Amino acid sequence: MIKLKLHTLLSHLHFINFDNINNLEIESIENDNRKVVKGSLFICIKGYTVDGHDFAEAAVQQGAVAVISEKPLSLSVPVIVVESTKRAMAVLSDAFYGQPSHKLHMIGITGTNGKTTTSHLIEKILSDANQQTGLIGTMYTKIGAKQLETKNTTPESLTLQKTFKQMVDAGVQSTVMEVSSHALVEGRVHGTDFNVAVFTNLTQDHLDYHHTMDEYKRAKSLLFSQLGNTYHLQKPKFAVLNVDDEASNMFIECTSAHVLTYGIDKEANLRATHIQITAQGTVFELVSPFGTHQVKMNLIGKFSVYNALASIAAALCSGVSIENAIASIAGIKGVAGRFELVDQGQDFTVIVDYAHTPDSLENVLKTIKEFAQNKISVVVGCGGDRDRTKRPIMAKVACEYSERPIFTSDNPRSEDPEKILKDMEAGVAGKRYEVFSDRKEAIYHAIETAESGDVILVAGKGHETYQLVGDNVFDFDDREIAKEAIARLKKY
Ligand SMILES: CC(=O)N[C@H]1[C@@H](OP(=O)(O)OP(=O)(O)OC[C@H]2O[C@@H](n3ccc(=O)[nH]c3=O)[C@H](O)[C@@H]2O)O[C@H](CO)[C@@H](O)[C@@H]1O[C@H](C)C(=O)N[C@@H](C)C(=O)N[C@H](CCC(=O)O)C(=O)O
Ligand SMILES: Nc1ncnc2c1ncn2[C@@H]1O[C@H](COP(=O)(O)OP(=O)(O)OP(=O)(O)O)[C@@H](O)[C@H]1O
Ligand SMILES: N[C@H](CCC[C@H](N)C(=O)O)C(=O)O
Ligand SMILES: [Mg+2]
Repeated sequence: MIKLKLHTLLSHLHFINFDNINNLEIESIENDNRKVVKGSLFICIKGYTVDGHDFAEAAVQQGAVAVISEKPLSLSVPVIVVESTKRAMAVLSDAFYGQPSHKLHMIGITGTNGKTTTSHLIEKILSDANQQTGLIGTMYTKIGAKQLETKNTTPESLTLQKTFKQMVDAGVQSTVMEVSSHALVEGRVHGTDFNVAVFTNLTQDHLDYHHTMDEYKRAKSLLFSQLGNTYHLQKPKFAVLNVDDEASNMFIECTSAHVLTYGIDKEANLRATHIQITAQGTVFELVSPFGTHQVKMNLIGKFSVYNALASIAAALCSGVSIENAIASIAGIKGVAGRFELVDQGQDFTVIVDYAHTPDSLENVLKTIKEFAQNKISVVVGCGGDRDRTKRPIMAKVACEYSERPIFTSDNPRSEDPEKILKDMEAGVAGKRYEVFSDRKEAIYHAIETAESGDVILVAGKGHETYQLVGDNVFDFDDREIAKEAIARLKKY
């Protein structure tokens, strides 16, 4: 239990007048009035949906002893007015929890695709090297073996700093986390002291939020510019960059950290050559300052080679030898919902994958094309209330790389599923495709009509175990539905 004099805490905010708080002590920081307890400091956040300032009074009634606000509020407790409460929340959370990220070896991963996969690869390498690890990302937060649910890929600063503190208390030494572009723009990682920042790639997604690819690139660049501008021999900072993606040029410019590059097509510090991809796995030669090593892994496809290179580079920046990193990669079976096979003994292949961007869909389909012996079917939809401009492009990719594209729904959220499907269809006029707005029907149809040697890709939801329709959260797991459909064939 932390107890801190509010005066001491607020000294971390400079040029703020807080003479009116006397000897107050605070026992927690909250930005949601529903979590406030006696002794809390309540921070009002102006959100995209509601304004936290409107809940300040309720927070005080529940026991908040002081409030941080962006405007004067007439309350019975001290109100400290700051210019940006989001910024203040990052500063105060870091201070309240004792700057926990400084006590951890912090690895942050940004990029459009591959963050979850790469974070799991790095975590495996580090835990094989006997480091106590923590992980924060799309699927969950892990503190050692304990898993906690996450709402966002990268939580806001208060939750994040609290999580780091829990990690420190649990003996975690290294934390691997996905850093979304939203998080960088929203300042969710302000104050997080990263040691290693990894970039996977930049392709189209999230234009509903960032508007242009340039803005999106600028958002990603923040992870690299925020690494700092000092050199410490004992605590060096590293930027791990994919040279085959031109965005890396900008990131090299905006970071003063040591740069370690990786790539396939261009010259790099860590370069993969002689890549052989089969349905069972991938083999390549890794050329690095440590010599040439053969890497064998169960992960499939060129995109998996990039993820492996990024992970090995991050491991090198974390004190693991190249040999040990390669051995760990060899031991990885896969990451849930990423190119995950549904194998019930059927004579066709079913793959569930989280591809929900044009680039990831294209990569996965190209990889399948390399080993498919018969037709490729793809069941794919596009999320509602998310980047609409990617819908026709994803449909086009599906038609280009598969013989049997089947369009369906993927978390329509507040949108009309039929309207989302129309947006997809706008990209494929004159092409052959089928439409089943009910995702279960779409998967059943693909499986019922499969022939021997076919490959069916069920794309977009990966590890997800729900379908979001309106405000409802329905149980839905592509892997389970596919198993059900295969069982109904009564042959297996
Ligand atoms: C657009 C966006 O980033 N929204 C995030 C934001 O929500 P918001 O601004 O709508 O919050 P709000 O509901 O208006 O609430 C404002 C304030 O009032 C407070 N409040 C609210 C209600 C109440 O009764 N009492 C109260 O005190 C809230 O605690 C909050 O402090 O703050 C929430 C809490 O931190 C986030 O969960 C939420 O992410 C939503 C769910 C979301 O979908 N975000 C996406 C766009 C996102 O961030 N995605 C990225 C990338 C994913 C990837 O591709 O990997 C991610 O990192 O997840
Ligand atoms: N390096 C890569 N380049 C391109 N596509 C990739 C790469 N790695 C994985 N993919 C594809 O992208 C999908 C999502 O991968 P992953 O979950 O690792 O990415 P992510 O960046 O965490 O995504 P999100 O931002 O949605 O959490 C995978 O299922 C696969 O189809
Ligand atoms: N992290 C991704 C998840 C997309 C997954 C897909 N199933 C969808 O709902 O669009 C996003 O926020 O865009
Ligand atoms: Mg992710």
